Amino acid sequence: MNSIILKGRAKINLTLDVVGKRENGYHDLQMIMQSISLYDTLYIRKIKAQGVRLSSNYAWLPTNEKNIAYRAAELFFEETGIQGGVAIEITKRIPVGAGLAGGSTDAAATLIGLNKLFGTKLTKASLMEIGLKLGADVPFCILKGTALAEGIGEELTPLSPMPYVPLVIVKPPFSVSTAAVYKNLDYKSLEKHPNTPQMIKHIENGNIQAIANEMVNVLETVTIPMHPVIEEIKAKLMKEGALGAMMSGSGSAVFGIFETKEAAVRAANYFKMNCNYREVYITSTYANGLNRKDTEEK
Ligand SMILES: C[C@@](CO)(OP(=O)(O)O)[C@H](O)COP(=O)(O)OP(=O)(O)OC[C@H]1O[C@@H](n2ccc(N)nc2=O)[C@H](O)[C@@H]1O
Ligand SMILES: Nc1ncnc2c1ncn2[C@@H]1O[C@H](COP(=O)(O)OP(=O)(O)O)[C@@H](O)[C@H]1O
Repeated sequence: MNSIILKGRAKINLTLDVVGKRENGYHDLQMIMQSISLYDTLYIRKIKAQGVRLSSNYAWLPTNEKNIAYRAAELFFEETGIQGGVAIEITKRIPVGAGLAGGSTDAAATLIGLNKLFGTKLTKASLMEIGLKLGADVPFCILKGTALAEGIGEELTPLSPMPYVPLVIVKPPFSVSTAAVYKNLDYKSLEKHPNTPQMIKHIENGNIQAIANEMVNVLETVTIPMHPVIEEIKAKLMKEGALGAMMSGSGSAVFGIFETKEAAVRAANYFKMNCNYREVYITSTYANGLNRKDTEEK
């Protein structure tokens, strides 16, 4: 095998709670993560030269070690002792700095892809362990599906799949730095926390309206005062028929859960035509391993 094409799926957080802070500044979390159908494509091929070459459809995206997929490939070679070379072409569709794990999922796809390309047969668990060295969200992006994430985001418990729901994602024209949001969070003063066990029950029961009602993300208390337009987008999504709307991760993207694809399309059109937002996506939840394959080997 000389090349491979992979899909790196984005994620949303159905709940996000901060329950502690560690000495190294990282926060202890309890959150429910959900893969969505929106994806970046990675085309990875072996090259004769040693090392990593990276390119993407966004001219401004770093192509050196500042790109997390580049670092993932370097780390793979380091961990396996393989002296190889690869070219990675990323077609980005996931908005950047949006709280949708766009970078983390590219890193996850790179590790999965190189494991296949070089026949290293690392288990999913070992790939997730390597992934954690790159970022707290990377292990989930390797696992995919619906999961409870604890620790700093790496202690994952798979949950029963969230039912299929259409989603509309609106990303306002600015990005948010995850590090800055956590830095400005005083988790001890949080007044409202999600009820995570209750959310798990709603997911098990497949009750979409109950899931929508139960969504809470404590990072909104930091990001929304910085960018009040996020609250406006949430309100507009609800007015346009969403069953529930919330900011994903540390922001800036907001997602709305809809009952039907038609309702999602109507709401997305409203945002595109009346609000002048250019980054509006119609997508859906993604259940891991069900009928769809995220890799194509050549
Ligand atoms: C908020 C979340 C929710 O899913 O997602 P995003 O908004 O990034 O998508 C995650 O916790 C983000 O995960 P990820 O983006 O992989 O984080 P990392 O690169 O490891 O860390 C970025 C910065 O966030 C802070 N950080 C991250 C994770 C964590 N549990 N506590 C933290 O305090 C640290 O200051 C770190 O320097
Ligand atoms: N492959 C990549 N895709 C997207 N962003 C990347 C990538 N590699 C590095 N970055 C950098 O990571 C930052 C935010 O990444 P992203 O993962 O999109 O945000 P979030 O963690 O909010 O989902 C940006 O500053 C971007 O330049």
